[in-house]
Amino acid sequence: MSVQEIQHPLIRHKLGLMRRATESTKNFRELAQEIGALLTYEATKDLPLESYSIQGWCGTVEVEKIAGKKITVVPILRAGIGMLDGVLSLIPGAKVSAVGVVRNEETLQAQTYMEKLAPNMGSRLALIIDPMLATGGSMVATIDLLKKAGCKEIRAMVLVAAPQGIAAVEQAHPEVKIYTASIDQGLDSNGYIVPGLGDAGDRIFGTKQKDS
Ligand SMILES: O=P(O)(O)OC[C@H]1O[C@H](OP(=O)(O)OP(=O)(O)O)[C@H](O)[C@@H]1O
Ligand SMILES: O=c1cc[nH]c(=O)[nH]1
Ligand SMILES: [Mg+2]
Repeated sequence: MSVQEIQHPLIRHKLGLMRRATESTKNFRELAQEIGALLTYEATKDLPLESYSIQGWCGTVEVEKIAGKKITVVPILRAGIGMLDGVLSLIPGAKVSAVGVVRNEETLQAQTYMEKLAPNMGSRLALIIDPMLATGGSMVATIDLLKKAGCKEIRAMVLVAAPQGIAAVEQAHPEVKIYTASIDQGLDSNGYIVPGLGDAGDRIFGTKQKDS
């Protein structure tokens, strides 16, 4: 596996804003989409191209298009939806394969509760999106599910990754490339990434309970 921590100044700046505990839901949401788009730019840098000819304004011109596999974007519900529009702003024609996985906050075990995949998964490059890679349980469960559906090429984009989550993916699925805005220090005793972002789903959807 390879993991790439993207050093682009725009990503570093936007992630810094997201880490502020008082950042509004509106801003947090917008920043997640924006970093989602910037990570997409990096994660698609090596896609193969093929040439073809068109009639331009002054005659025939050779242009290029992305060759090979079609892309399906795979948001891990619910928090992955928070990056989806950003990703689709750069790959507007991509099919979306939604996978519902929730982490049991007591046991930290991932539970899959829904899947609605695009057809012909075996002929697609799957781009998984989720803001948080913590223990890695949710990501590993999603990759397991995609492979069962026939997927052979899988990449993952996460806003923040813990070393434990990276190691878990590497052990279970060593060929999957991970693109992240930050490799953070680790996990706290509740399995939350430190310094992390807190509960990304709650911050994106505005569902954080005031007394928790
Ligand atoms: O690496 P892990 O230890 O599995 O933790 C990471 C997962 O936890 C969060 O989702 P959560 O289960 O809170 O669901 P939500 O998106 O519905 O909030 C996050 O969005 C990841 O999917
Ligand atoms: O830090 C974490 C870990 C799991 N899920 C989150 O939303 N944040
Ligand atoms: Mg959550």
